[in-house]
Amino acid sequence: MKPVIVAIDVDNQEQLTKILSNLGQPQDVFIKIGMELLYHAGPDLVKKLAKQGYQIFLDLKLHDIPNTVYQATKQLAQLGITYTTVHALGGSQMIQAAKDGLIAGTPAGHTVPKLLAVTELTSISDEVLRFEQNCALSMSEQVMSLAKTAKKSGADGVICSPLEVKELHQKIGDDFLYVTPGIRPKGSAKDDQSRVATPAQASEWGSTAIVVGRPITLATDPHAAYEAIKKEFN
Ligand SMILES: O=c1ccn([C@@H]2O[C@H](COP(=O)(O)O)[C@@H](O)[C@H]2O)c(=O)[nH]1
Repeated sequence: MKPVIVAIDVDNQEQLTKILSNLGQPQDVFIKIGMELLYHAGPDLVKKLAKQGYQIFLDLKLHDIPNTVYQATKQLAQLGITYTTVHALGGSQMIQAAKDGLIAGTPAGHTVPKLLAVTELTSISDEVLRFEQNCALSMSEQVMSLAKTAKKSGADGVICSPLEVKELHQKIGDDFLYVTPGIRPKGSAKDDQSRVATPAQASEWGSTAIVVGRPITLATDPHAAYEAIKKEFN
């Protein structure tokens, strides 16, 4: 079963508990914790959820000088997480430092968390890429370029839109993780996302895992929404 990673973008324990109660047994559930919840509750909550059996994608999108990122990922590696993120725009040395920090910080006998490099955020449109980031490449060229840098620098995969995954598989290979947010079931609101696709499209184009937040957490029936998205993706 390919993972549907649920983004728990909340800032309090009560909402967290309520969402988790809709998802199932911890061992069967993959959640994404981002800045909002981490800054509210701290790393002990991450450790606690990992101990309960949840697989955790800790999405902090680090982007700093290599030494700072190394020291940060060395700490993150001690939390029992499965995935974490850096921005690929931080460059090859920073990505390599992030990976080294994860390896150095992982306690003996434990699995090193996988490092995912964010290419272009799924909220970024072609227009923003061209006129605000002043990038001369098309979106697909820019994502490809960042993914190549990520792979050669030791990342285990990338974060991108499902729209880019098919070409990435062809040119970067199948031995790399393609984790895709920007998922919107047919008929649901785009919110602040730009490069979106349905769970079925993400599956068809080869996403390794999808990340889904509001279409599940804000649904009238979050359990039914989660089950429907799992079914559509698998
Ligand atoms: O490019 C990116 C990188 C990360 N995200 C994160 O995924 C979820 C998506 O939430 P939705 O409510 O399904 O839009 C969110 O936590 C983002 O921080 C992303 O959307 N795009």
